[in-house]
Amino acid sequence: MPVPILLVTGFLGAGKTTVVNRLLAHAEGRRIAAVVNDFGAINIDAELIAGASDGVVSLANGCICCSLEGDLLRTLSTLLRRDPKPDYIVIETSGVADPADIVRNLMDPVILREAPLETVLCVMDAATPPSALDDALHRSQLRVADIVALSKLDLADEGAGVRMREAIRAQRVPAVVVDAKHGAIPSALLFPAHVARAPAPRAPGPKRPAEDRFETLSWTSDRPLSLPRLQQAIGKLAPKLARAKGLFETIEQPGRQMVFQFAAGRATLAPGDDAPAAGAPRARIVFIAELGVLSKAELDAIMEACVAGS
Ligand SMILES: Nc1nc2c(ncn2[C@@H]2O[C@H](COP(=O)(O)OP(=O)(O)OP(=O)(O)O)[C@@H](O)[C@H]2O)c(=O)[nH]1
Repeated sequence: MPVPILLVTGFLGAGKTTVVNRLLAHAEGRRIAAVVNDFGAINIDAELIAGASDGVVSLANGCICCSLEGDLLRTLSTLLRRDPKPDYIVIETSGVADPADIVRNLMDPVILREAPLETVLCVMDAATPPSALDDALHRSQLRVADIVALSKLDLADEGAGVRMREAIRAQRVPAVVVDAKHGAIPSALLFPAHVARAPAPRAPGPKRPAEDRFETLSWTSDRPLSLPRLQQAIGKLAPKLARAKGLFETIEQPGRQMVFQFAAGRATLAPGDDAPAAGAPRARIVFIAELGVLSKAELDAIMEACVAGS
């Protein structure tokens, strides 16, 4: 039996991990393997994904649409040799990935026969300004989608969902558009019951390496962070950031791992489910910015001011 692949795409911070976590939590007995790609050197997403019934494979420090394409195919081959095989494979791309390139790679004859790409899901922040859909990366992520899931409707104003649906239609995207409140999407949409049919032909566009546009900067520390100082630091960095996420302890609550998220200009901090990983630095944060906008020296200077004793 072929193992269908669900490819989850969407811009930086759109809500992909939230969707993947939700569907893993509602696997209803299906054996699901998750492959997670973080653009940065530290794969925060793999730590934020809980409960993949068939394990989480983490691919970090590059993008599976460009520099890690071989790693993706090798990972899929390994998953397909598992006994028992997974029922489904979910691939979460990084937010800078051009899924057209991944779709092209998944057309590898062996992978196509054994693990056909069944569904491409694009997660889209409902509050994204419609004009942003003209951006080449957004367009590419939408164009290959079978389903577009509108996320963060709870944070957007009332008309956002309707506006976004119109903007998607204006891009002539043939996908089904659904609401995904806190990542919830009917699993029947994502995992069709019968997968014997051949996957629909897909037309990937021209190759556009994501790594030409964004860069990722990692910052780690062996000391906990001061929350008020972190707030100041993020205030300074925010105009330059496309995305940031991290795990760290704070001076205010030592021994407790906090999950930091910065997406679409909004920063959040929440207690993590897990204790800090043994041997890991006490603070690990990944920052993503357009190329040349933020230097490592500037980032380090701002972030070092957040740790105790500085
Ligand atoms: N309020 C609200 N927050 C959401 C929703 N979906 C996602 N978020 C939040 O948005 C932030 C980014 O979500 P992620 O799921 O990590 O986004 P992502 O697309 O995986 O991010 P990258 O992989 O870094 O591109 C997190 O703080 C989530 O908790 C939603 O429907 N409502």
